[in-house]
Amino acid sequence: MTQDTLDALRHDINEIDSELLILLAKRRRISHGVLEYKIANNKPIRDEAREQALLEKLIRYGKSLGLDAFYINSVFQTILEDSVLNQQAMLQKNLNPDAVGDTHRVAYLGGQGSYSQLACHKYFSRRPGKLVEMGCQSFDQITEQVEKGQADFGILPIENTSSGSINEVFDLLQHAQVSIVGEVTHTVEHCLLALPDTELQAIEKIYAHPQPFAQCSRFIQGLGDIQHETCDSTSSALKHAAEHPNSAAIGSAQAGKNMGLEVVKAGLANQTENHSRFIVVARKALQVSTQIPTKTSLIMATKQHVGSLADALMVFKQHNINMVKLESRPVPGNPWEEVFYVDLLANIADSQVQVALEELKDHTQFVRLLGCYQSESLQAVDVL
Ligand SMILES: O=C(O)C(=O)C[C@]1(C(=O)O)C=C[C@@H](O)C=C1
Repeated sequence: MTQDTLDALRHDINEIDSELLILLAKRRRISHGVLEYKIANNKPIRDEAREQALLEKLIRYGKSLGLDAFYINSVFQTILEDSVLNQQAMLQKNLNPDAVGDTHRVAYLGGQGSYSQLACHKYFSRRPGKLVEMGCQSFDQITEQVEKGQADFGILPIENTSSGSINEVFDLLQHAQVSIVGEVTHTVEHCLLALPDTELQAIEKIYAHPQPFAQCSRFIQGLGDIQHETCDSTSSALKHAAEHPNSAAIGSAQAGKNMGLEVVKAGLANQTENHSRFIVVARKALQVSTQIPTKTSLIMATKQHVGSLADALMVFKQHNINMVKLESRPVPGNPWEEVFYVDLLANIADSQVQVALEELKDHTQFVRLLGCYQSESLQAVDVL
């Protein structure tokens, strides 16, 4: 095959890809029309039966064209997720016209290339407006910027599928005067990044934020006695690696590229599926439509007697409320006292949930609502 033939084939592929994009944009516009119907008729945004029927039909048709089911499923699950999350974000904007302005000033940890920056881009890509990014040095600084009104939103990592809960953030939420208004999950692909042509054997020191160190602990242990230095953020780790030959940082491949670093080794995380969940905080709580999946997060301190936690949790069961997270943390300054963080699949606009929260007061020393927000952890329909 000649270079000319290759160029012609690539030209054809480019044309098809452009047509696909035009069709995807058209599909999105049409789904906005469906949203108008759902708003007017108070219908839930997600229609899993429709998704199931759609996917089954597409898989049948795709197979007749020689495409395999796995491929069709993965492409259309992505399209459907985008459609649902976009409709939900538009609905939320309609419901809170004053809270979501045209400019979003967002405080997050680190700078260029930090995982928090990637999560910020992902979350706000569905929320049109000018993004003003405010990289911060610490989690405290993020909530402080929001509390003072210098940032409209803050992004905080809360849990990771490899390293678990991020305790520092849970502790911060005990006192910060902010409300959780959203969540976003982001797939984190940790790579070992170093200056071009650095061999793994030549690396003497690794820089990383404590979280990537924890999430890649098995890989790090396997390296023997290489030096480690923890940094405030992934962006500062990348900077160190760029300034010091024979050193490396843990970060995403894209972030490394932006700093002139190359991937020495990819896929470092202990778990192959390494996802982080971030919460989005603001000064004021948002109203959440009852047409979308919603989470409510709260902190509570139970009474100091036998069975008090069980009694408190029974309240959720009795009101048919699904609890999806329970985390205990010590109270700073009060040894052996615990507070519990609870995530519920619930909307506080629902009267049943309000009754449950009132009843909860009988079984607790205090309950503090941290926020009620659109849940972005969508469960894909199962067709394969
Ligand atoms: O058909 C609908 O109800 C839509 O909102 C459109 C659509 C889609 O994009 O195809 C999106 C969300 C629903 O869960 C199902 C399908």
